[in-house]
Amino acid sequence: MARTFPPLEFSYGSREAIIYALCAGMGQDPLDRRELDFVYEPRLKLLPTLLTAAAWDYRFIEGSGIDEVMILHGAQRVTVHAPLPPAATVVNRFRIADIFDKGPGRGAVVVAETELREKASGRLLCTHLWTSYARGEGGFGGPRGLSEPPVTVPHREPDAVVAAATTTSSSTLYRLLGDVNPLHVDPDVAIAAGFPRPILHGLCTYAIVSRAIVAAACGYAPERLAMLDCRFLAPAFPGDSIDTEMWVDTGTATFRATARERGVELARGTARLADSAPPPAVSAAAMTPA
Ligand SMILES: CCCCCCC[C@@H](O)CC(=O)SCCNC(=O)CCNC(=O)[C@H](O)C(C)(C)COP(=O)(O)OP(=O)(O)OC[C@H]1O[C@@H](n2cnc3c(N)ncnc32)[C@H](O)[C@@H]1OP(=O)(O)O
Repeated sequence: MARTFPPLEFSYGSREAIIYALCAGMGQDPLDRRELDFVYEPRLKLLPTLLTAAAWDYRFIEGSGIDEVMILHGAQRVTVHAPLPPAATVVNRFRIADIFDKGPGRGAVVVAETELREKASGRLLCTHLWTSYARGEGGFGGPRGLSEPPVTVPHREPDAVVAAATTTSSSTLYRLLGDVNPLHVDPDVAIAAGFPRPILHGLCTYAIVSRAIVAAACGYAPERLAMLDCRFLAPAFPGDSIDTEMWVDTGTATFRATARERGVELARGTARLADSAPPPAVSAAAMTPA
């Protein structure tokens, strides 16, 4: 907890923004002009969660004693403070906020907070909360922390469903943005971690949810997404079709992402929307790429 980490710097521009939007499932329908805005330079819009891709930081694992093969991404929250510039160098300050002990034979939950500022202006762009779940590392004698179940979704039909087709090479594409964890591409590492094959980056699922919320709850206005909080419930595999169902209310959206073919719930969470008036819900059929 007392360990300090020197700030990290990274730069991004349209290339990173477009790869991120492609990983999020955008641009799959070549006739959809609203999505073209996120994958085509002349009128580029940026997904507000883009910086999660380059800002990953595993330095805390080195020397911690945690078996890095066994660590999974448990949850992610991005709070947006300012719209992302089209290109920037960003300074990322990282600290460990909490470590919880879920008991012998269970996991350790490591919560890290990062603050991301534009280098040139010093302006705070966003804060990220990263929750990692280190399987098998419980029982070290730390506090258990609150028992925080995932959010529940309303008992009614969703207001919108957004489909994203991942491909068997989605992880290979996503890692070009910075997160080179071999768990997502190397079958031997995946098997050592207890999976039959490489799993998708949690943050790629997060990108997919982010795109779904921006599309259907924000009417493709990325500046309306103020906060996105997502809990990862089960691993996604590259090639899964991921459906994000959402329930939109004034200023908020609750969502659930499911791997359609396997019928497995992958993630759940909430988004805060900047405007009070939600846009009209988009029907599932209208949002599902042909
Ligand atoms: C700084 C950034 C570092 C990022 C490191 C990650 C690097 C990435 O490259 C790796 C990835 O992307 S991995 C892919 C994405 N993530 C996943 O696929 C994980 C999916 N989730 C799971 O498998 C299980 O929920 C699982 C395994 C997470 C938990 O399942 P169970 O073992 O069944 O545990 P469960 O019984 O549900 O809970 C045990 C106790 O832990 C608490 N808890 C679980 N998930 C939590 C979470 N996300 N946040 C906070 N607390 C959490 C539970 O509440 C429970 O606590 P208690 O017993 O006190 O109630």
